[in-house]
Amino acid sequence: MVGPACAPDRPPSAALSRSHLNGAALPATDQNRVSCEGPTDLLESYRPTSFFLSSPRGPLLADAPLHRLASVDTASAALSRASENNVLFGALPFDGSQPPQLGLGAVVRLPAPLTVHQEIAAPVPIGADTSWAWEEPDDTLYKEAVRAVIKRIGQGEVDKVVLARAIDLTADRDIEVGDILRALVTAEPDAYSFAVDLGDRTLVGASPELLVSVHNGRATANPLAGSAPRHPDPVLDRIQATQLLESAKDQREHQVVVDAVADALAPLCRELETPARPALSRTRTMWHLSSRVTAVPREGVTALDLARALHPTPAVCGQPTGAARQAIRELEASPRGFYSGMVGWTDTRGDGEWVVSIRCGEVRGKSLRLFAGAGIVAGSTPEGEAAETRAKLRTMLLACGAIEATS
Ligand SMILES: C=C(O[C@H]1C=CC=C(C(=O)O)[C@@H]1O)C(=O)O
Repeated sequence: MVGPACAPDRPPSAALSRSHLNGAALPATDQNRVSCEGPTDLLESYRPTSFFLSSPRGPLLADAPLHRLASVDTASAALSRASENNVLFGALPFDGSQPPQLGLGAVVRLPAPLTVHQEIAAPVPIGADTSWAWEEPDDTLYKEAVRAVIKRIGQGEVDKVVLARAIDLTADRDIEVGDILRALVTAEPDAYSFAVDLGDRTLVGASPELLVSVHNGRATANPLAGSAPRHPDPVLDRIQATQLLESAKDQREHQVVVDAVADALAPLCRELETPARPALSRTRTMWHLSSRVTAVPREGVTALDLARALHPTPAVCGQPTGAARQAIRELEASPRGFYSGMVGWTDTRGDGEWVVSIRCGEVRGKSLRLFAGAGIVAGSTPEGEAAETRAKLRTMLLACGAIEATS
């Protein structure tokens, strides 16, 4: 069970729909899906063993402990035998070096975006009383790896590689994942904030990137690639965005991902539509080039089927996939674990949402390992990519209070 505040399949309280759902009444059709009682919100029901994912469509919370299932096929088979209100939820790592973390059971889903109470939201970072020890990322090794990728691109071995780096932080007390989650939901209301119990550690983050969702018979993927850091000055911020939109290098980096997404969806879908050119999307720390790809899944194709066909897109791996994977194995200093995998859920109808697990970290006791990567293509520079990954790390550094918004 999720806890005293929320339980599936009973009508939601008026207090919840007014205070926590942006003042919007819950749609009548979804009223049997969730019940929350008392002056609390879904985040307050989060426990270290829970699975949580916020989304523009509404948050999902599950409290069944996740099981290490031998394979996603086992999990899919279990879902196909499950009763109607069951949902398969969890996380898949970047590669097969670790088993997936998946659970199956009843969940609480709210049918509108979560907004955190203003009075709760005000102090965004977690405990001002937590102090962090961490070393500023050393760019030297990362730049060396970027140079090695640029060389491989020049030699025609690969077109694009997403190269990641990690930094380690230590808190002076056990880290409260719920606090980081609340800070992320508050600071990144348009992102997919998540926390997944991995057994010995917890994956927590706020991804801006929807790998794929299926809803009302339509699939949507929202690949992001091509980035620029936000600027605190609004005029300079706009200039950064405009330059990104016009950058030939970033357009190339983006198009590689859109083409791969379309190719992966095509055999499983009909009526595939891709935009002619990318739009801009933003997080608190980054601008991105963004494309919304839509399609109609063929009969029997689930959100999880589509997510597996898509993963890893060149937004986290590269192109061609095999050569990019090889470069990642050889050149990255830290194993990725669940960073750049996927987090999400699929229900018995095949609906679901899977997001790319980026802008995240793994919490273990007092330790937090954060990850960020950047797509390297012809025209990339070691300095530019090092700066981009530093900027991406700020999402999590801000959320845990290790840096301040003005720094
Ligand atoms: C791999 C990451 O971002 C991806 C998503 C958006 C933009 C990206 C880029 O511009 O390189 C990356 O492909 C990350 O944040 O760790």
